[in-house]
Amino acid sequence: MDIIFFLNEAVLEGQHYTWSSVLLILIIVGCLLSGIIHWWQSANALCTSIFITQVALLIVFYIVNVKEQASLLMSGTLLIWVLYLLIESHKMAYIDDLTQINSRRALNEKLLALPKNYIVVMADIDHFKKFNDTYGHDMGDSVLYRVAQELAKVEQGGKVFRYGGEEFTILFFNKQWSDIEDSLEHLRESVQNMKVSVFDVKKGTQKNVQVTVSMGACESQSSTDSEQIFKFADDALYKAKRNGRNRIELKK
Ligand SMILES: Nc1nc2c(ncn2[C@@H]2O[C@H](COP(=O)(O)OP(=O)(O)OP(=O)(O)O)[C@@H](O)[C@H]2O)c(=O)[nH]1
Repeated sequence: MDIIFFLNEAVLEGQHYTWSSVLLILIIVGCLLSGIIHWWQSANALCTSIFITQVALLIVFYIVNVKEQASLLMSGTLLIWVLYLLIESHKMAYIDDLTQINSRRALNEKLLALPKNYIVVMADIDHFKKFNDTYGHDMGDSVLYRVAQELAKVEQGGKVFRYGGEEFTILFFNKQWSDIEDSLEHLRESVQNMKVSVFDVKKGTQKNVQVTVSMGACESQSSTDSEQIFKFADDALYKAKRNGRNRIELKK
């Protein structure tokens, strides 16, 4: 039995999916093709063309009367499509489409099983309305993606979710404020240091602009009610905004 791998990697610049791969595995028994397994990172035109190729092969097998091969290929294809639909529906529910980080639904599920000690951090991009108004909604989307990806690098076991709009939630389990304070500062700085290049309409050239986030945090000791903890973290976030933005406040 021979197994042949084809790896096709394409970079989709300017899109939220930074890369897309397709792996084709042709399983050849003797000199007969007995199955095709394919895997992809994100559904796109390439996947469609692979599916069409499979269907075409299926038809060819029937025409040349290699029924055994055709039925094997058909079962393989059906199995792959069922798996694909399962993976995609899971992704649609739990991964935010724009930012590719955990969705609000994923956050809601995490909140159903909170440990005794946890910390909620709410993070919000500063002056984002002005950014959208100045550089356009598409550029705003791209900044949202980049900020989310930067926040997702959080250390100390933090988990990042898109809460909604330009707001994110970071959850830390079984940590004290003193354990995570430095990591959050580091995260805030890394967003501030991101190189964001925008088009200056007046000058007709590219220029770099700074994007910052404000954060508000609350430890679980402040209340037995998780909704209240979120409210306190939100209050701390608005304190950070009032105190000049690009800073972190902890609910005392
Ligand atoms: N591009 C883009 N913009 C979004 C998205 N979701 C929310 N926004 C925008 O985010 C902006 C939020 O604006 P505000 O709530 O006024 O806050 P802000 O301008 O960031 O000001 P501060 O929070 O006070 O610093 C609004 O203009 C929304 O349209 C999105 O998915 N994409």
